Amino acid sequence: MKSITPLSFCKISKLVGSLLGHWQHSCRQREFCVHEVTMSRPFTLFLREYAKRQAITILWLTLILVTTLLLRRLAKLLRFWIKGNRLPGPPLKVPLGRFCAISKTGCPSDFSIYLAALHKQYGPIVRVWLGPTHLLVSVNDHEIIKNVMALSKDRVPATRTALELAFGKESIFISTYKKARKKRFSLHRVLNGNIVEKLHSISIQVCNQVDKWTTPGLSGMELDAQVLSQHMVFSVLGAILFGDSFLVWPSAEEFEKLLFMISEKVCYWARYPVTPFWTDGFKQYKEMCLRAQGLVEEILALSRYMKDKAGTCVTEHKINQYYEGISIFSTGTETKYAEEVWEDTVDSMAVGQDFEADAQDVHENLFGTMFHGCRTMAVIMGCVLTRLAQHPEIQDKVHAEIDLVCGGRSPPSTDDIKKMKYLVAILYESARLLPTRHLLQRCALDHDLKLSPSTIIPAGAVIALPVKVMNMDVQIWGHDVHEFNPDRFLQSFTASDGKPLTYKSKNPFCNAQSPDVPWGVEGKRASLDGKLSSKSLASNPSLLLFGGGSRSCIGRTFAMTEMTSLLASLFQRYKVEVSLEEAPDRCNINIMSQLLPSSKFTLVPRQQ
Ligand code: HEM
Repeated sequence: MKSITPLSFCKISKLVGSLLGHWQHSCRQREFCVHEVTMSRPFTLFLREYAKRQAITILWLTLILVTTLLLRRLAKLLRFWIKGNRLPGPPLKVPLGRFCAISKTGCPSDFSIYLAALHKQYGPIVRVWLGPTHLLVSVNDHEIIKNVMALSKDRVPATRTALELAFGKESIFISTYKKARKKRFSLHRVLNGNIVEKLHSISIQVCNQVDKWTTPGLSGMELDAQVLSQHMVFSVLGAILFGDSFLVWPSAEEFEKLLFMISEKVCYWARYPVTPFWTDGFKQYKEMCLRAQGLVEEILALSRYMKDKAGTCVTEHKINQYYEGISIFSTGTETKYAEEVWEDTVDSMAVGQDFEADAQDVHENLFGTMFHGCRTMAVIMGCVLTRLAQHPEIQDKVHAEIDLVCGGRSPPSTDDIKKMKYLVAILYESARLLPTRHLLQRCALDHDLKLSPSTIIPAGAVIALPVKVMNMDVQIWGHDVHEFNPDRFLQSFTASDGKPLTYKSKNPFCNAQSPDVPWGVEGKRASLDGKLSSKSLASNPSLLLFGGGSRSCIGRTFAMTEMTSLLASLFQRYKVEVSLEEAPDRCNINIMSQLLPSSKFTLVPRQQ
């Protein structure tokens, strides 16, 4: 057996010592861990408890917030109901059923008839509940209407996809006043700027095109009043907004077709509370809108090119060169062109530094303006042509006025146009009988409308101004309200021997100070005085043709000048005659909607 040497003893004791040290260290470590575990459990529990309480607090706060909001909304709704119910009108359930029936027919004149009946029963202000949160207030007193137009600037913003597709989200026509204000101002400057001469010359240019239909062989050809007027107003408005190249633009025909097709469809699709994206009809409508926007870009690009490369004279040859030589439409640069054209075309629309519009906005607003302007003017012009074909005696007066004013000058000058009051009266009378809008809409979104201490229209209620009802009011227009009588817009006068003519107002709303008529009693002609103006015609508060107040039509002067110029140039050369095959039965005219039985007529050159 080996003896333990002092050296090995030393080694063993070192080893034992290190083992002991190691054991002690691991024990200390374990002790520490145990200690840590016993310390962290309440902390985690505390954290968990804390998070739970926080979540509950947040939930409570959310609940309180939502309840407060709901209560506030409910209180607002209650106030809305209380204020709404203070206004006279039928109880809630009756109009609801009635409205559903009306919206099914989709006919605005039905609703006008309904409102007219309510006004008879309840007076000049009537409220109709269209739903628990939808209140419509109709007003048919012209003094109150003036007040409403002055006080309420908004329209209920349209959120329907069908409208947005056609006009864009920010269109001037469907926005609140805050959004529309700057655009109104800019468009007003463009339309009422120095364009009267241009407008007049383009109108004459367009009227010359009608000659194509009256060349020998085609003379006496049956035309459609609506189609002819539509084409004329489309060409003039297009040339004003997009420049001369519009008149020779190869895609103009397609654009015209699309514009009027969209105008027929837009109301139909906007009636759906939930847009039926899945239907083929809606898909087609969407494609039409997109194509129309594409065409707006195309014409803007073309005008830009013509302005830069071809100077001011636009010829078909140059247009062809443009389409053949520069395929900008396939290179995707059209947007750039369009944006530049926007700057040029609508530069003057920019109000100071704060008006910034992107290309999309411009396209949509140009399309909206074309849409609204063409539709309204085409309807009125079409009616004038049809009515004059039906009333040859009135047409004779028009011819006489044109001959008298123009004195053989051909075509009529801009000064001549300003003197044609009888023609203007015809335009107003046609629009009175068949207004372009049956109802005007107003709304005060953020404040109640206090019309008198006892009459308060709550904020958010839709205020309807029933144009059709006003236009057919016997109290305002007399017992011949259903007759086509342009003289009602003019004042009759009698001349006593050698003395100046004295004027009598036929219409209680006409301003007796500014008569301006070439026709006297017994058809005697009065001398035409250049100082006289048509203000009395246009300022008749009962005729809501162009609306009024801060949302009135910006194109009023433009439209009247364009329509008078076109009609004067046309009637200087032609007579319109009722198409023999479809002679309209005058008794058949629908009393309320005044739908004309036939719009077919023939153009016969006048012998001068
Ligand atoms: C005979 C032709 C026209 C008629 C009967 C007509 C009628 C109207 C009516 C009733 C309104 C609504 C007014 C209101 O709510 O108080 C309106 C608005 C408007 N019109 Fe015309 N209009 C005609 C032509 C034009 C033309 C040619 C243009 C432009 C080129 C035009 C531009 C506008 C604009 C921009 C608005 C919207 C104003 C806004 O909402 O603030 N109108 N028009």
